[in-house]
Amino acid sequence: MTNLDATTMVLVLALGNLALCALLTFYDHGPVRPPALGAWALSKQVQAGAWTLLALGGASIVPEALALPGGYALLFAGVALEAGATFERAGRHGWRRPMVGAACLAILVFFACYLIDEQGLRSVAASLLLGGFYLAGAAALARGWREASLLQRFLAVLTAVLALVVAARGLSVLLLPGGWRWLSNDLLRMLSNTALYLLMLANGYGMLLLGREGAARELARLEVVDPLLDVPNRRGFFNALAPWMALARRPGLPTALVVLDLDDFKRVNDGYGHPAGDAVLRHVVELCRRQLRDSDLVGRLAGVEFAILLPRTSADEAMLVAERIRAAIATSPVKSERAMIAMTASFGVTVIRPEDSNVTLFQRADDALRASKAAGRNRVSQAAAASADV
Ligand SMILES: Nc1nc2c(ncn2[C@@H]2O[C@H](COP(=O)(O)OP(=O)(O)OP(=O)(O)O)[C@@H](O)[C@H]2O)c(=O)[nH]1
Repeated sequence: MTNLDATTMVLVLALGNLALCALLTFYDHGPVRPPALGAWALSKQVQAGAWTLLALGGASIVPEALALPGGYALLFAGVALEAGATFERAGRHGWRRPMVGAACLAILVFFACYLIDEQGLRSVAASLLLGGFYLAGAAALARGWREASLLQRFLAVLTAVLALVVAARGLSVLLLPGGWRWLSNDLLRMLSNTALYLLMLANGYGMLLLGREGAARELARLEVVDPLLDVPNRRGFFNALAPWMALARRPGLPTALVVLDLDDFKRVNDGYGHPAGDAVLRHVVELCRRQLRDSDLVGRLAGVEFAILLPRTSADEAMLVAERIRAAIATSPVKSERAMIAMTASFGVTVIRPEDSNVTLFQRADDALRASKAAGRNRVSQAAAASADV
């Protein structure tokens, strides 16, 4: 009965992994091509091959002497690849070498156990090694626990628990060959097979859902962040501005707004090409950041127009900050492939007034910016001061 269960389980794992591979293949060739699932999809293909070979061996279609070592070698390679893919997802890109080493070592250990003792030692090695690889995957999922979503945390815990169940079977065969009370080795074998099945399901659904979650998070981020410069875009900047607009209606230190527009930027694009223009934009943002406090905020309003929010800053202080940034831009040409690209920017400075709306605030700052442009560019102008501005 248990033998039949084990054979059926291997067949179910083979079919399950093959079905997942088919889904991934069609998913990857749909009309909207998702980002390649890469190493993880490959790990599933290798595991599907492994379980299929083991199932064919179990059904005596392929000689067992070939199916068992071949199937397990593929299986270790597949789960090592899967653990590696999970590390890759967690931002650890140096996973390849250690995982290839671990997979080779696992295959060698398994072959050694297989040669020493076909039955007992072999299943001890297989359970411990598989459990170890899945635990590594759980560790990768648990990285960045604080920022991780509930789904990711759940998957980390579930994978760890199931990996321990898989490994426990090997440990029990090794330490308690006769089982322990009601926990017989047959029961542990069944639990271990069920854990492997659940790991296939949990990892399959989990990785696809985590992928969707990541894509949704990136989409939400792109609504408020400029992808080229990684600073808030117009919407993101206005979102960040809102509480400071509200605070301006209460007595206290003012909040200043600086708008800046790069001068004659068309010349850069026309003369050096769009990529060089992009490099100049990144350089300008970096220069701004270096001149600002952590509490200040740079945003990209449109094209080559930027805004800087300076909380708790008077108009005079904001003029000094803007002047510092202007000087930094004017004296830090950007090295491109063909030349050093000199750049200047014009600035408009104002502070938020209690009666301001976004429209009146930016109108005033833009008027000051236009005055800088009209006066010959590469300069800072302050908006006409109201009596309350300090
Ligand atoms: N490389 C690059 N260029 C951009 C980007 N966004 C806008 N531009 C270019 O920036 C230039 C902006 O031109 P304008 O602001 O109208 O004028 P300007 O040439 O800067 O001249 P003034 O503002 O009058 O000093 C246009 O040529 C846009 O194509 C971008 O993301 N990358």
